[in-house]
Amino acid sequence: YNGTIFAYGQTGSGKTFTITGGAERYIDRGIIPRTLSYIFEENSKCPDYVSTTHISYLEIYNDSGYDLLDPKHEATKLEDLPKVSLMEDNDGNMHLKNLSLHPASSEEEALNLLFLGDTNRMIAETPMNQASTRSHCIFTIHVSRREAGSATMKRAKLHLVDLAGSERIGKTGVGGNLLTEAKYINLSLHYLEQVIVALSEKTRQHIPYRNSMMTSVLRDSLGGNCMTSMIATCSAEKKNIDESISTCRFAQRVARIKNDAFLNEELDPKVMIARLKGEIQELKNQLSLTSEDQRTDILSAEDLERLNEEIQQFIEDPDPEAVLNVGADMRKINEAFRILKNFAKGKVPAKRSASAPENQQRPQTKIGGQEEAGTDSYLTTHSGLPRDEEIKKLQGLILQRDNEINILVNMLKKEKKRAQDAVSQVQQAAHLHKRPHSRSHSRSADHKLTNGNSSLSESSLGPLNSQSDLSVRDISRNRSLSTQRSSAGHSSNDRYSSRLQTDSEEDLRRNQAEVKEY
Ligand SMILES: Nc1ncnc2c1ncn2[C@@H]1O[C@H](COP(=O)(O)OP(=O)(O)OP(=O)(O)O)[C@@H](O)[C@H]1O
Repeated sequence: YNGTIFAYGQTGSGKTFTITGGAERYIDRGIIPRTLSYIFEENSKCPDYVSTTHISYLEIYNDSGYDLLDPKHEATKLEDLPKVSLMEDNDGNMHLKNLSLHPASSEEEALNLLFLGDTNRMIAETPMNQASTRSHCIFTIHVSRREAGSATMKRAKLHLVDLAGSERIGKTGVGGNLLTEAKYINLSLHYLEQVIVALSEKTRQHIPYRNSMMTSVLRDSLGGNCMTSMIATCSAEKKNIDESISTCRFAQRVARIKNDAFLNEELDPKVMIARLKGEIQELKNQLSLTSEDQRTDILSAEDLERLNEEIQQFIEDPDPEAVLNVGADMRKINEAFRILKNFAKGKVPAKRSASAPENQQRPQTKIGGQEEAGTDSYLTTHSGLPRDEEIKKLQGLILQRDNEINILVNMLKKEKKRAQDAVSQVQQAAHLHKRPHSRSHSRSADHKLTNGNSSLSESSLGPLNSQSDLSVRDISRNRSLSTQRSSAGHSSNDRYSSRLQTDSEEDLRRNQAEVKEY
C-alpha cells in the first residue's frame, strides 16, 4: 500500500526540521533519512527478495511543479528546473510528466539524491523569499519487491511532504508577489483540507482531488488504499496561539480519516505478457482443433523425434501440474496418446502411428530413461544398430541355433538306436553262452547285465527321447553322457560297440571261471 507523512504548521514551526532534519548533528536527521535507512536495512534482511528503490523529489510553487532532482545542476532560479505537469490517463490515474525517477541501490545513493534535491531547492530560490519556505515539497520513495522466481510484484510509494507555512494572509500583512504566494499557499492548503474533510466523511462520493496540483499528486496516497500520517508542528510562542489552534483543528479532521490499506500486489508485466501470449496460443490451438483444416500428411521423422523428446520431458517433469502441449495437430495428439498408452503398459511405443504408413522409418527414442529393443519397437535397439540390420542378425543366429539343435537331436537318436542294438546283441550273446552252464550262472549274468550295466537299460535312455525340448547346453551335456553310456554297447563298426564287446567277453570269461570253480 501507499503512504503519506506530511508536516503541517505555520512558518518556522519546524516542518522542514522534522521532515528533512537539521544539517549539523546526526541525531537531528529527519524522517526522510531515517526512512531511507530503515528501508535499506529491511531490504538487506530479505535476500530472497528482489527489491528496487526509486526516488523522486517534487517542489510545488504557486501550483506549478518543478523537478528538484534535475541532474544538470545548472539551475540558478526555480524556473530553470524542469517543469512538471500533470497528465491523466483514460483510467483516471494521474501521471507526472517531466518528474524524473532515480534508482537508488543503497542508502548512500538515496541520501545523495536527497542532498541534490535540497541543494536545488535552496539554489533555485523563489523570487521573493530567500528561505524558500513558500513552496510544498514532496520527496517520494518508490519501492517494489518481488520474491525470487515469483511473478507477483509488490509495489508501494511513500510521500514525505513538507508543506508550506499555513499562516493566514491577513496576519502576514503582505502585498504584491508575496500576496500571490500566500494566496496560492492558502488555496492549496484549503484544497488539501477539503480533500481531507471529504475523506473523513464516509457518505461523500466525490473527493475534490483535482482542485490543486498537490492534492492531485497525493491522490493515491491520501485516501483509499494508503496509510496517512500528519505531523502538526506548532509554535510555542503566545502570539502564535491562533495558528497553533488552527493547526490542531486541522489535525483533528485528518484524524477522522479511516483508510483500509491493503497490499498493492500486481503481476510482473513481462510475466503477464508471457501468460497472455500462452493464452492466445492456446485459443488459437482450440480454434484450429474445432476448424476442419486439420493436416493429414505424414509426420516427419524430426516431428516424431521432437514429440518423443517432449513426452520424455513431460514424464520426467517432477511437477504434477506439468502440461504436455503438442499443439493443435491431431496427428501429434494421436501419436502422443499412443506413445503414452504403450508407456503406461510398460512398453515402448508400437510400430506405427495412426497416420504413418507401414514403411515409414521411425526415429530412435528413449522414454522415461528406458530403452527396449525388439521387433515391436521402432525406437531403438540395444546394439545401436539400425533396426533392420539387428533383426537380420538375430534371425541368422536363430537359424544357426536351430541347425545345431537338429544335428544334436539326430546324433542322439542314432546313438540311442545303437545302444538298443547293443543291448539286444549282448542279451543274445549271453543267452548263447548261458546254455552249456547252470541256471545260476545265467541268473548271475542277467543280474550283472541289469544292475552292473544299468546304464544300458531302456529306462536310462528314456529321457533322451525328448531331446527336442532341451536347451542346447542340455543337449551337449546329454550328448557326452549318452556317449559314455553308449560305450557299453556292442557293435563291430564303431569304437563304442567294440568296447562293449570286450567288456562282455570279460564278463563271459569271468562267468566261465566262476562256473568252473563251482
Ligand atoms: N525540534 C527542533 N529542535 C531544534 N530546532 C528546531 C526544531 N524545530 C525547528 N527548529 C529550528 O527552527 C527553525 C525553523 O524550522 P523549520 O525551517 O523546520 O520551520 P518550517 O516550519 O519548515 O518553516 P517554513 O514553513 O518556513 O519552511 C530552523 O532553524 C530549525 O533548525
